Amino acid sequence: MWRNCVRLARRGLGRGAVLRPAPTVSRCGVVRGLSPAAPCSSLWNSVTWFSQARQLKDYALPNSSWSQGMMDLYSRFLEMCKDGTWKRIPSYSSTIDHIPESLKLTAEKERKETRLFLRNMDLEGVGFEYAMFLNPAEKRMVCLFQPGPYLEGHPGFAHGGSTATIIDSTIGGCAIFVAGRVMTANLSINYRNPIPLGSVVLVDSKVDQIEGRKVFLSCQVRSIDGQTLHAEATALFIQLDSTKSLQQQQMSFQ
Ligand SMILES: CCCCCCCC/C=C\CCCCCCCC(=O)SCCNC(=O)CCNC(=O)[C@H](O)C(C)(C)COP(=O)(O)OP(=O)(O)OC[C@H]1O[C@@H](n2cnc3c(N)ncnc32)[C@H](O)[C@@H]1OP(=O)(O)O
Repeated sequence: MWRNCVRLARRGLGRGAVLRPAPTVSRCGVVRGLSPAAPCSSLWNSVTWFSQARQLKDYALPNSSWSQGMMDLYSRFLEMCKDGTWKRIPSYSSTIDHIPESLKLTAEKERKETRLFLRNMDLEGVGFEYAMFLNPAEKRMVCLFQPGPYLEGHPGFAHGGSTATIIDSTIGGCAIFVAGRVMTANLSINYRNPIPLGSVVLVDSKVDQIEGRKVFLSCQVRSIDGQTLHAEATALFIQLDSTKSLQQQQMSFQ
């Protein structure tokens, strides 16, 4: 099934939409109809969440805007999910949708018309095309990223703010895995080589140290052949009180 989808996807790349059997999401978030994905981790193994997930569009699945390089890298990581070392992370249009129903605060249960910044464009391929994979044992999150033409900074290259966004989200996803609700306190980026629009890069982040509520992480952004270092970053995330919403916490700051 997966091979058919890849062949269909390859044929469809650049020549309009590709008709593919719509993948379905099983109870534990395993995408059926695309590939033998990884068994789910306990973090995701909340039935409530997965039954809700069935109605959510997972944006981290291949679409006709993905280049051959993006498809190949995705297949490589999907292959590494088979023994459970890596887990594919679903990606929905709003941050709240990533939180299992059972872990949502009351204020978060009512859906609002907000969009995750990275998923704020409706057209495939023009903005952030990405898929994240988590390695729980290594406390490592990687993100396959293909910047679209609407992320331009210098002509033909990704805006530095779009690179900061994909780094913040990848590192943030990694921090969430080890510390739950977190916020970025500090993000420091060195830009080494510009990222051409339409190219594919690997954002590779890991947790370096945890001190109380402080989670220290680092990240490199490299070309898929590993030869070009585009950016490297360090970050500090602070764990939030998971029983209070951000608004409640801000009130306590005042
Ligand atoms: C399996 C996982 C799947 C995951 C889900 C799916 C994947 C991805 C899905 C969807 C993407 C989601 C992406 C999430 C990531 C996005 C994150 C953002 O963009 S966050 C927005 C930007 N950040 C802010 O707006 C924060 C604003 N700042 C604050 O709110 C506060 O300053 C806060 C909470 C950061 C800290 O405030 P306090 O009052 O709670 O804590 P205090 O006491 O001030 O600091 C605690 C300790 O940290 C140090 N600290 C704080 N800020 C520091 C800084 N900037 N530099 C150095 N140290 C700092 C302090 O010195 C203190 O250290 P001492 O305990 O005394 O040793």
